[in-house]
Amino acid sequence: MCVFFQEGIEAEKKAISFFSKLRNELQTDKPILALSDQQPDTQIWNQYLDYQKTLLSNGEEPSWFRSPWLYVECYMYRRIQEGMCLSPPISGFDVFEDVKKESFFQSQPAMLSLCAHLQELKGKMSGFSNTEVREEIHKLLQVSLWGNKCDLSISGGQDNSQKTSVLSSLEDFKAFILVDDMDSLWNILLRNRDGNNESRTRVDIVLDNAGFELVTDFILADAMLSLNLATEVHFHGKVGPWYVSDTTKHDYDWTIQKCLATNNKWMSKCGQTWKENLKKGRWVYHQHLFWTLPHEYCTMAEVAPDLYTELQKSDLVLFKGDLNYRKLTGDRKWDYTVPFSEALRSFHPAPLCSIRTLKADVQVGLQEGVGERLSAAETDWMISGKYGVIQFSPVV
Ligand SMILES: O=P(O)(O)OC[C@H]1O[C@](O)(CO)[C@@H](O)[C@@H]1O
Ligand SMILES: [Mn+2]
Repeated sequence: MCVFFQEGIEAEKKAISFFSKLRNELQTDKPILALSDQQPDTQIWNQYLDYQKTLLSNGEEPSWFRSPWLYVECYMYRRIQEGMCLSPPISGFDVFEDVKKESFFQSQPAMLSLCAHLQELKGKMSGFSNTEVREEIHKLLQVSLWGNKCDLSISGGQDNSQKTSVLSSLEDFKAFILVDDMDSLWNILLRNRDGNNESRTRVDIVLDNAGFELVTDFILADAMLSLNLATEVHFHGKVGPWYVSDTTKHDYDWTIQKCLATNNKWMSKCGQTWKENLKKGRWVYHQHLFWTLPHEYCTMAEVAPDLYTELQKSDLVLFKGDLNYRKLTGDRKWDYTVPFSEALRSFHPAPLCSIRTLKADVQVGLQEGVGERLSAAETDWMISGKYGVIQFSPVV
C-alpha cells in the first residue's frame, strides 16, 4: 500500500478515536480539559478555562453541564479543531466542508432567483427615486435576515437549505420581524447616496453561514455598492470550521467561484462582479481569531484591540446570525425590554445592527408585553428560527 495512503488512514483513525472520546466527555459531564495543540489561540482558550475556574467556588472544576452554554458550545467546536490539528497530515481538513457544499447546491434555485432579481434591479435603477431605493434595500435586508434560517448547526448538519424564492414571501414574513430598525440603517446609507462624489461609506458584514445565507449577504453587499449607498464593504469570516456552516475564507472564495462558473447567466454575472469587487478593493475580506473565541463582544477592545480599531473605521457594522447576537448580549437572561445598547455594555465600535433569526433564548429591546405574549402563545418562539430582528444600536 502507498505510504501516503496508509498515513492518511492512520490519521483518520486517530481523529475518529479523538472524537469518540470527546463525545463521551460531553455526554458524561466530564471536566473541561485544557487544549493540547499548539495553535495561535491555544493559550487564550486555556486562559479562558482558568478564568471559568475562578467563577466557581470551593475548587469546583468547570464541566460540560455546569459551565455557560455559550462557552461550552464554542469549546466543543474548538475541540473538534484540536482533534484535527493532532491528526497530521489531515490537520487542515474541514470536517464540515461536504455539508456546506451540499447545502449550497440544495439552495441553488432560490439563489438563482435572487441573482436574477439583482441583475434586473441593476438594469432599471438609474431612474430610481430615493423612495424606490429605500424599498429595494429594505427587501434585500429582509432576504439576508431570512437567509439566517439556513444554518446547519440548528439541524445537526441535516439539510436545512432554502427551497423556495424568499422574495415572494417577504410580505407574509413581515409579521415575524420583532424589531425592525431598517430605517436607522437607511438613514446612514442615504448619507452616501446624497453626499458628494468624494464621500466614503464603509459597511462591514460580520458573516455567519455559508450556503444560501452567504449568497444573500453578497446580494445585499452588491446592491449597497450599486445603489450608491456604500463605497466599500468589508466582510469578516472565520479562521476555521465553526458551528458547522460558518463561512471560512475557503467557503467565501469557493462560493464566488461556483457562482461565476455556473451555467446561468444571472448568477454567473453576479460571480463575475463579486470577483471584480474583490480585485478592485471595493470588497475586502478579513479574518480574525477573535470570532472563533468564546468571548463576549464587550471584551473585544481588551482581547482583540486591533479588531476593535478596525471596526471603528466602519460607518455601519452588520452582525449576521444568532451566535453573534448571543456574543453581543453575552447570552444573558436579560429582560425582554432592556435596550439593545444597554445589553451591548461597552461594545460600541461603530453604529451596528444585528440581523438574526431567533435560535437561542436571549432577546432584548422588545416593546413592553411582547415577549410575555409570545411566550404564552408559542413555547419555542425564541429557538425555532421563525422570528427575526433587524436591531440597530448607534454609537453611545
Ligand atoms: O448560525 P447562527 O445563526 O449563528 O446559529 C447558530 C445557533 O445554532 C445553535 O448552535 C443551535 O440552535 C445555537 O446555539 C446557535 O446560536
Ligand atoms: Mn452559524
